[in-house]
Amino acid sequence: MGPVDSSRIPRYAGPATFARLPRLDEVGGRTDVAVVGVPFDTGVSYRPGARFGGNAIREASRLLRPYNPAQDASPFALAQVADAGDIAANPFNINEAVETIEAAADDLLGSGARMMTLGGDHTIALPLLRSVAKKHGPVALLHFDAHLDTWDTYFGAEYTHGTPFRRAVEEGILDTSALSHVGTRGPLYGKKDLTDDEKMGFGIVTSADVYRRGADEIADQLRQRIGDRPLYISIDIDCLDPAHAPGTGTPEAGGMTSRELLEILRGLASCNLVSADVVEVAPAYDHAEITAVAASHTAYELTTIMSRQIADARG
Ligand SMILES: N=C(N)NCCCC(=O)O
Ligand SMILES: [Zn+2]
Ligand SMILES: [Zn+2]
Repeated sequence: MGPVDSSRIPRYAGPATFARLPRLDEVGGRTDVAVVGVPFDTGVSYRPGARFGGNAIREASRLLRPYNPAQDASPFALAQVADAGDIAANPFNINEAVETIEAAADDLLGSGARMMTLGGDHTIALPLLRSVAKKHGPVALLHFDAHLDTWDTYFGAEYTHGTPFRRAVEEGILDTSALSHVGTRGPLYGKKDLTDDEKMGFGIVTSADVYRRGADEIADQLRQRIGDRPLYISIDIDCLDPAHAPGTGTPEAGGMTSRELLEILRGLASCNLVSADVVEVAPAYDHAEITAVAASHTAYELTTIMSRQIADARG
């Protein structure tokens, strides 16, 4: 079952699901790719508001069309893609929220679906990775972000949007031979942030590297590092320059363009993408849906990669 036909029903009509796709209950409760929202932002260190990100992305995704020329694929015809609604994470208790997200992800992945998660702040990547690792073992991670998100604690708190990937390395749920940050930039607390990060196994492609070397060369390098390992892609929308994504909680100047991000993703189409997230969209700081549109197209490329692989595996 595919999306609503926008040549017959105006695309601005009716409640928003991602890309006007059916809800999970409308496809009998099973899907190949589940688009799921996680309206949670209790882990942020600066501007709040990413709890509204998932629905902003859904609204902006009304304009997506069914054929993706950049990947020569119709993602919603190749596989069932459905909107699985939101995970009801407790906004007053981060530990409980992390448990709830992990349990909901266990259910979706257990049903055979891959997840395309719409955040929420970056805290949510930890329970999602835990669940993915239960199914696939330690996964390769491609992390697009201005920030490292491998810091240790804030105010003594372990689960925050600046710390998910340090926790994930500590828990042994990442394949430390294939970890990369892309789009990194901006001031740090000290040089130790970088040496700690390197010890955890991460390689860094800065936003300046992307600008200097170009999207194709970067995608080639990343593809070689990832190989055929199960891959999780986590995209903090603040990997983009604030000109391309003003609607986010911790913006940093000098970021990638949305074109660069989309082109790098297209260059990874042959990777074994098991699940992905797009996080940190905070619509209160957005203008004309600039950020939400970029995020919706990002999720569309990721969904296309997953759908193509599902169709290829079926033969
Ligand atoms: N994950 C995001 N977006 N930001 C982390 C920033 C952590 C800090 O305030 O230093
Ligand atoms: Zn960030
Ligand atoms: Zn982040």
